[in-house]
Amino acid sequence: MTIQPVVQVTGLQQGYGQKIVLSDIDLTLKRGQILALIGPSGAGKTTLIRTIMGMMRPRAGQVLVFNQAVPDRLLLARIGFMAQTDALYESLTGAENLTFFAKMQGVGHEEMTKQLTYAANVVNLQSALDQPVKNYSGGMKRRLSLAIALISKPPLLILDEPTIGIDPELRRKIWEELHRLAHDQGTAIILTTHVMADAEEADILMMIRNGTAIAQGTPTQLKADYQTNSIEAVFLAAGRQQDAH
Ligand SMILES: Nc1ncnc2c1ncn2[C@@H]1O[C@H](COP(=O)(O)OP(=O)(O)OP(=O)(O)O)[C@@H](O)[C@H]1O
Repeated sequence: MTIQPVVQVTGLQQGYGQKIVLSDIDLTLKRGQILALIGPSGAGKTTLIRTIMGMMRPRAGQVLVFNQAVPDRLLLARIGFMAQTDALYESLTGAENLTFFAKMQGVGHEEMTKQLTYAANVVNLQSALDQPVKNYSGGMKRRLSLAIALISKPPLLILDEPTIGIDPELRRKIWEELHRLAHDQGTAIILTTHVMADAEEADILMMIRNGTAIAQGTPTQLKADYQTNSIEAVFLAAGRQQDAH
């Protein structure tokens, strides 16, 4: 029996109005893998994530999530999503926000306390859960958004810049949890980042520049292919190759 990939993108082209933002994107994400999309601001990372979520219909090509073509509303229950801009209820407390989104994602009454404690603990927000979100700092709001994405333990996590505004110690703890989810529970994870250190943590990297994938592979493989010992150097070399074409 062949195991279907969690996400399969083939020949994707995407854009806004007349503007083409992504071309010829192919990617396969399997159960238990962490994929980092890295690239400069405006490269098209969020657009790719939005397309995989089914928020934008592919202009050309195909996007399958759990073997279903997107958009498919039923898929949303299986995806934990952290958007780049926090969509939180400011007048509700952190705990109330978590409970609301957990219910929407089908977390049952009996699991609620356990899941809420788990998600708040991953992002160190336990002591702030009773405060209204309007009193939270920007970093606390990002952390709450990440906790919301994690709360139902979905089989696919899609995280848009999850480590922005997060201090190094907490960043380490979040990465440990993402590795545990992927490697112990088989969660498939896609995240975007500008930070090369985050890229090193992923199993697979897709470097996006000017809307195309300029390099793709495991961090070790990419460093070997470009004969360098840093992901940043791979990115710069792949960018130069793109400019030369
Ligand atoms: N709603 C929109 N309408 C028109 N153009 C858009 C829209 N959203 C994004 N774009 C354009 O699409 C391109 C890719 O944007 P996108 O947000 O996907 O980049 P990104 O790699 O996620 O950037 P960042 O790292 O800054 O979040 C940019 O040129 C951007 O201006």
